Amino acid sequence: MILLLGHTGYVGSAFSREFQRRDITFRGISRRDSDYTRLDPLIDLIRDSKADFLVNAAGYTGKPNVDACEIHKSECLHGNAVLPGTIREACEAIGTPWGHVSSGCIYTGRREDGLGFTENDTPNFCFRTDNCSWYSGCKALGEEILADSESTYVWRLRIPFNREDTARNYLSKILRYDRLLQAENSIAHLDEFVSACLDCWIKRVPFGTYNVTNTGSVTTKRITELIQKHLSPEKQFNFFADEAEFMQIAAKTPRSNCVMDNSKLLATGIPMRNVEDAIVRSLQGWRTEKREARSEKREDVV
Ligand SMILES: NC(=O)C1=CN([C@@H]2O[C@H](COP(=O)(O)OP(=O)(O)OC[C@H]3O[C@@H](n4cnc5c(N)ncnc54)[C@H](OP(=O)(O)O)[C@@H]3O)[C@@H](O)[C@H]2O)C=CC1
Ligand SMILES: Cc1cn([C@H]2C[C@H](O)[C@@H](COP(=O)(O)OP(=O)(O)O[C@H]3O[C@@H](C)C(=O)[C@@H](O)[C@H]3O)O2)c(=O)[nH]c1=O
Repeated sequence: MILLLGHTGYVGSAFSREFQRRDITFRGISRRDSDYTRLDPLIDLIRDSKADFLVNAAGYTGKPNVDACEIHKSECLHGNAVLPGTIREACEAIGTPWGHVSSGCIYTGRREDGLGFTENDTPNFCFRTDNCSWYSGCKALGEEILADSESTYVWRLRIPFNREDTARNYLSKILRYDRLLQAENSIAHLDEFVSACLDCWIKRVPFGTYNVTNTGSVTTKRITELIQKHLSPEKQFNFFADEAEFMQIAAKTPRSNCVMDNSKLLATGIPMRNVEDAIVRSLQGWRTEKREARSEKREDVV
């Protein structure tokens, strides 16, 4: 049995769907049912449920985006830095292995040698480098708190997308924003991400940190070309002149745009598609809200 914290959220819902699809017994927990942010109730919850694994998909991201974390600093710090430490303490008290959804947004750019960041690279978009958003700083603190944790997976997600047209989907955002920031990023197909995370546990790959992004990187410009080719030929996109204009007009805090290396995950035998293939399949199977009821098959993954 797997305990899933934060099942009401965007990422947590994707875990729920994946557990259901694979017929895996799980229990989704919301703070409304049980306050898993407090140590003692969490210990009781893990013990009473007899869970053999726990997934933490809870955290504070800010709505509609990370700009909101600049205002809701306390919630962000609690959800992303304190909560992982509480879960660690509870899981260690019971001896329950677990996985934590982190973010690749603790890096910016590429490594000095031009390659993507690996799990061994020290974050360069965090409070220690003093150049980051409040959100990224808190996510990096969360990872520091788990750094020497045994029996823990730290799964780094980045800028999720899939074929479901929703406000949180990166492809939907690109379709809707008035103006776009030209950037290069490693990003992750949400359903592929949760499947890979679950496989880490099912296949008992070694505990540790994994960059769970699709292989390679993609620029905003390239995504707009793919949208024009596969979804919306008439669609026109406007770009900010540069990051300074983006910051002046559309953002309160800098974004992490970065390239990540997922070869540690691939070496375990868990596949991640090439990022362009994953985007194209999502666009080809694109579902707006009205069409969602039609089919539950994940045609953009298989
Ligand atoms: N969405 C994204 O773009 C990315 C998300 N992530 C990470 O994935 C995790 C989940 O994100 P996502 O699903 O998008 O977020 P959502 O806001 O959609 O869901 C998060 C859930 O976490 C629970 N929660 C627990 N503590 C807090 C808190 N202090 N503030 C707010 N919510 C809290 C809530 O569930 P309840 O109250 O029911 O218990 C909430 O529904 C986060 O850790 C985030 O950093 C990483 C990379 C990208
Ligand atoms: C606001 C805005 C953003 N962008 C760009 C900046 C960035 O490259 C990309 C995403 O920025 P947003 O502000 O939409 O989303 P943001 O909240 O920065 O998204 C992040 O959320 C947290 C939870 C994460 O962990 C990240 O992986 C990432 O998904 O879109 C535009 O092009 N135009 C805009 O008007």
